[in-house]
Amino acid sequence: MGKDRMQNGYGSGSEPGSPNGHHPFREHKQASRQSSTELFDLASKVMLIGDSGVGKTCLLVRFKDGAFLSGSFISTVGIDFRNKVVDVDGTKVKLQIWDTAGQERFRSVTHAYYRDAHALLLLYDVTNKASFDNIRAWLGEINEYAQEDVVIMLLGNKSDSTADRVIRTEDGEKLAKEYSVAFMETSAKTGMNVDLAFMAVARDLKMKKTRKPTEPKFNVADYVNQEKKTGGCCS
Ligand SMILES: Nc1nc2c(ncn2[C@@H]2O[C@H](COP(=O)(O)OP(=O)(O)OP(=O)(O)O)[C@@H](O)[C@H]2O)c(=O)[nH]1
Repeated sequence: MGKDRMQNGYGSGSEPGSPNGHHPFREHKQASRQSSTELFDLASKVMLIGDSGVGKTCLLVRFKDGAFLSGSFISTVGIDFRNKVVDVDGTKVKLQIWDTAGQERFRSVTHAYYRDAHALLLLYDVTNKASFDNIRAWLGEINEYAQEDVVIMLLGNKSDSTADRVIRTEDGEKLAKEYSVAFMETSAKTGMNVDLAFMAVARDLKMKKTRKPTEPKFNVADYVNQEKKTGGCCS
């Protein structure tokens, strides 16, 4: 991961997707078929964004490896990515997940990657009010740098930390409603709703690519509302 890496983050994956204006999915798909044994039908670029320390790397590690990085916190340097292929009703969707540094000094590096993202997982920490207050600024950056139809999911992470919580679930719900984005609380520690966040993105891509004109549109916010778990327990 880019916790101690240089800012291009190319150390951990086999196919660095650069923000170069080329069609990202096609490039990555071909690269993957050459360099990996895991085949896929569709590919989606997902970015994890939010203040430093909200748990972006931990969320990715939980999803990718099923583990929790506890102990001393090492900030991500620049940007890095990991791939995971998931199955959505028989369709293999490759998620290329970019973990960005939350620290202000890396913003100009990460902005360049927003443009070809299919989905953005925007995290705050339910025990950190500043990280929640900064969500409006993050949404402003998304508005400026991402595609108009990007899927945005607001995630209130560290929901297991009940004693330290300062942001209520209702506050997150209200903000998400105001900006018409999907919302749920997650815990990289227990795993609560972590798979769901990524699977909802994969499902959204599949529906966009395969939905017939006569079928209703897939609404990612409605989907997570139906599927999400609430409270402090497990995934
Ligand atoms: N209790 C609890 N702690 C968490 C959770 N997720 C992350 N943490 C802790 O929060 C700290 C920061 O986590 P990171 O994943 O490194 O945060 P980040 O958002 O990647 O930070 P930057 O790389 O600086 O942007 C670490 O000490 C983690 O152990 C969670 O769900 N619950």
